[in-house]
Amino acid sequence: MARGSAKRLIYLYSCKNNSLFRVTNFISNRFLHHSRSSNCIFYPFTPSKIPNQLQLPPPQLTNFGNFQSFRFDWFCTLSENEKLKLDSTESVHLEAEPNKVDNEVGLHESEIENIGQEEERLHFAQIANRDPVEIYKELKGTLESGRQPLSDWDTLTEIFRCFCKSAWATNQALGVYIGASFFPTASREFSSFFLDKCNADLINYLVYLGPGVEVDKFLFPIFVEFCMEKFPGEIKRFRKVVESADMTKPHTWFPFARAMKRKIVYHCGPTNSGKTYNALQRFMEAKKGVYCSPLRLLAMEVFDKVNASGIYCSLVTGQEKKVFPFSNHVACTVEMASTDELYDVAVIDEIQMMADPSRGYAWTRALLGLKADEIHLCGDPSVLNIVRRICSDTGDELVEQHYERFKPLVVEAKTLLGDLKNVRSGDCIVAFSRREIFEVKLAIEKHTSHRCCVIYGALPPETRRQQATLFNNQDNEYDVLVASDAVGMGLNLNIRRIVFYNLTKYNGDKMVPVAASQVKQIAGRAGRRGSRYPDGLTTTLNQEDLDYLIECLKKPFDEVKRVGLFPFFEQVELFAGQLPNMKFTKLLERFSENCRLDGSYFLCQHMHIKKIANMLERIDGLSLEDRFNFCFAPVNIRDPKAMYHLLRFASSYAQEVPVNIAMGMPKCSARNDSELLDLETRHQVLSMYLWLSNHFEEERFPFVQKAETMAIDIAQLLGESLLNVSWKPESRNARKPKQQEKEVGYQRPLSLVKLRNKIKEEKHHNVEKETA
Ligand SMILES: Nc1ncnc2c1ncn2[C@@H]1O[C@H](COP(=O)(O)OP(=O)(O)OP(=O)(O)O)[C@@H](O)[C@H]1O
Ligand SMILES: [Mg+2]
Repeated sequence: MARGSAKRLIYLYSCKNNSLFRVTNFISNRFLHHSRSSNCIFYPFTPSKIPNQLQLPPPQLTNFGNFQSFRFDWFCTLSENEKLKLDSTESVHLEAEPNKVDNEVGLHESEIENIGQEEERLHFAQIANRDPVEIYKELKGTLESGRQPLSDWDTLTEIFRCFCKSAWATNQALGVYIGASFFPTASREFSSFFLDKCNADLINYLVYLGPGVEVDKFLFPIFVEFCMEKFPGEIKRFRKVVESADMTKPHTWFPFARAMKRKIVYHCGPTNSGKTYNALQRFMEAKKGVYCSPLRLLAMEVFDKVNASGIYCSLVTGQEKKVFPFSNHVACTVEMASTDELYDVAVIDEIQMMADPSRGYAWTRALLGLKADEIHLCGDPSVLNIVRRICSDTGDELVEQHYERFKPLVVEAKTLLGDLKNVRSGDCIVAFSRREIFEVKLAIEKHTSHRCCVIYGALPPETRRQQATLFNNQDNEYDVLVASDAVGMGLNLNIRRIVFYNLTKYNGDKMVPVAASQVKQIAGRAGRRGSRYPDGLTTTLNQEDLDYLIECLKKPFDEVKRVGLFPFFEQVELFAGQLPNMKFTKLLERFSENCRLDGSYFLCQHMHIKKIANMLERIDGLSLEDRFNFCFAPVNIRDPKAMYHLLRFASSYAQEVPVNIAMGMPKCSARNDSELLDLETRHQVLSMYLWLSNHFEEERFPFVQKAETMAIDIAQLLGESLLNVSWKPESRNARKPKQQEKEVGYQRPLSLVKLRNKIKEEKHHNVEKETA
């Protein structure tokens, strides 16, 4: 190798025999120039961050012999275009010869770095290119380092202080199974070792580099050699932890489904294009079928429709099981879909929900695990590419059927001019909070002759259905619907026009614009084929929101790059085995830190689960499996009353006493908003009781029948209450208003334009403040 040319060391980590190798040859050197800035190292993988591009196609994998997982930092430095190019035209050609050390990596002429002429730089370049194993051996063999000037000493201390805190090094260390929690200890010990032993040459070089990434990259391989020798037990233990949180290759979790040759039919298209209709035709023709719905309400709708057509169909949701003895068809919520049963045809509706940050895992599980000869997916095109990828992993045949809307959706440019008096029969006003929904209902009923039905998330499906029916039927005065985004999925309503009250939504932290995909989904409720209004219209209340609506409707569907996953209990249990005595909440945290996923998947958000797990920590006597299952109970974690009841249910369960409902029935429908909120909560608690009875031993929940009756009665009371609403809505978590909220009372959230302007103004203000 030419003197002065850059030399790089490439490390691969063998997962099989737990050792580190250097790579001898690069067949394709051109990959290297992307890493010019780095000194030498590439490490295998970081458990939670394996980018897409590292999924090597199977034939190339064989080139790697023992090596199973890789991380190449330089991939991250490529631009999107370059990544694509690499993906499509090149695979990574590496050859590694275990145990044969040859650290010289030849570079292409054009990539030879001009190290410079100065003596000092050449000398330092030689040090930079030294074999870290040799350096480590040399350090080990040294009894004591020479004396260093005080100024150098300060720099060295700073260098090692930075190394111990380096996010880059912490991250890289994961690749060789030095966990983030152990890294500070390991790096501190390494610092003492190094400073005790290093010679003048090394010191000069480190001081020349100064604290920073470059020095971290020089030290890191020496640090690895040190750790391999010093902490083999810790590395082995962490490796086991990481391996037990391995969520790569989720298609292998379902060996029975993999043994089948499944045909996947993707019904791909916009809203109101007949996707679900066509999939349901196949479902009804099949000898045995399952329909997986995103919502209880939609499962109920299919259950009714299929039974009405003369085909026996059962209903299974988390809360209820209506099983007909001779039925071969079942409509269920996607979470309840059985991956044990064999079906001829399965339908997974709203497949784009695979990308949902919290619930996505349920769709992914259904797609990977359903044992059906034919699986029909209905959804927009956003997950088409990822489904193609998954099918090539699973070996299933994929057939794509593309759809167009029956009739185009027309945007009304006039808007409602900010005045709810302009609503008309068949309108559905969409607002994004319960409070706004009632404000709108009250305003419309006060200022016009229209009456309004309401649909929002906290209402039981039975009440939502009753409200939908009231709105759909023509023989009553309820001709306007006021709804939240709960109306957005799959439902067929007699809506002529969707009017967006606003296009901003509270995301739990601040007001943000509603996502374009959601706007499309909601607007798509207008003008359904077969409804009273087959020509769909959409508009906004305020003129200033119209542009955003148009922008959203025009926008093509974004391609989803990753879909959700969540571990099964068995995986969490395996992981827990590596970390005995750890509290469940902590365990979940550690799992999410250490789990390995490949590029097509993300770990679903589990705030909800963590919050329940945290609350249940104070209960003794629950097994790990019980805790895990309780965490999925359908409860509004922001409703303290509902959370209290969940805690009570879990306590009784842990004490092995029959779980009581311990909640009375209100005598009449709600007379004010707090009574309405109370009814909503009571229904939720009953729904939770029923859910628990379906997910735990039923005999521990002996009041199922009573809970069912109460739930029906409360849904009825809620329906009656909604007809009489004439009061101002309250917030569920009644609390003292914050200072700025005090005197203004309720205000309609800012329109999008106003919101944008406000953000701009604030930014401008902050800049001014900073520059002042
Ligand atoms: N071939 C058909 N014959 C009669 N009615 C149909 C036909 N195709 C669809 N429909 C009706 O058109 C309406 C919309 O169809 P469908 O629910 O299948 O749309 P979709 O594409 O699934 O929409 P979304 O994305 O909103 O779920 C439904 O009421 C459905 O019954
Ligand atoms: Mg549909």
